[in-house]
Amino acid sequence: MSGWNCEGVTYRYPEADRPALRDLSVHIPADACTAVLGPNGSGKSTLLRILLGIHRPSAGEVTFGGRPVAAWGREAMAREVGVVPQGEEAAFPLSVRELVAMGRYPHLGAWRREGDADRRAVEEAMRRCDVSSLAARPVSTLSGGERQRARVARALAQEAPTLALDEPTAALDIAHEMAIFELLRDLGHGGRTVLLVTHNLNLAARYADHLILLADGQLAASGPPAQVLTRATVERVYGWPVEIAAHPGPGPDTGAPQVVALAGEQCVRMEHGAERVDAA
Ligand SMILES: Nc1ncnc2c1ncn2[C@@H]1O[C@H](COP(=O)(O)OP(=O)(O)OP(=O)(O)O)[C@@H](O)[C@H]1O
Repeated sequence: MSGWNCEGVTYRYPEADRPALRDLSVHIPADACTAVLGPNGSGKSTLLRILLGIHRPSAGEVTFGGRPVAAWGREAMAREVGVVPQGEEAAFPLSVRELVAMGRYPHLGAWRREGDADRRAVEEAMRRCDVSSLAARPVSTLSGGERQRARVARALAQEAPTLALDEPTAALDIAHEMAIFELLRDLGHGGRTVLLVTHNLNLAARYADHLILLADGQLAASGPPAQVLTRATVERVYGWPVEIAAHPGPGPDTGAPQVVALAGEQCVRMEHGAERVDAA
């Protein structure tokens, strides 16, 4: 499996007057954890949908595992990639266990009933996302963060070789957010391909092997965290003054770049991002 490859991809939503992605070329390596970063509206979710074949680019090529994404059937793609979309409402009432068990559908087909392997995968996914104690609760009664953990558990229960997650930790407290990032890193290092969209620059820098930073539908930078999260690049893309510190450790991520946002008065807004005004 060779991950995803995008060459010169442009995509415009039918109702939009400008493209959401413009001439974008990126590689998402297999067997690693990749985080897609960028300001609101920069095209992160659109990129995810292009990679999953939900949207077809108006120009450019997208391959997954060496084959054009358009050539993957819906079912084959669903078996290969566990997906956590950004926010979704359940169409009908489900318990947490039923929601997580939906991750097994690509294995069950139309007629096969849940077996021991399915039950084990569901229990293990619920345990790793800390929702076992919520198993019998209707999903509609969960808090935002609990629901988010149940959705990640559903993707995990699928045991797909690839995971694609759109802001999987957006509503999570610090402990659950750390646990999900550690889990995603371990899955990447354990031979899965993990792709996530996130606004958490600092956890992405610590736990992802590879970053893709988008700005206005184009690639601003990609590569290992220390190459992407430089002060000049972050200030240009986000239009806000920052310092870059090194994570103090201990742990394997000691030294990872950590973005510290400074006070806004140090930022003079310019047409193309921000310019720093340091105190004399
Ligand atoms: N269905 C749609 N129709 C028209 N324009 C859209 C549609 N969905 C997204 N867009 C536009 O495409 C651009 C990229 O949106 P996208 O959702 O990919 O951004 P994002 O980086 O994921 O943003 P966020 O961080 O806010 O979730 C934005 O300008 C957005 O307004």
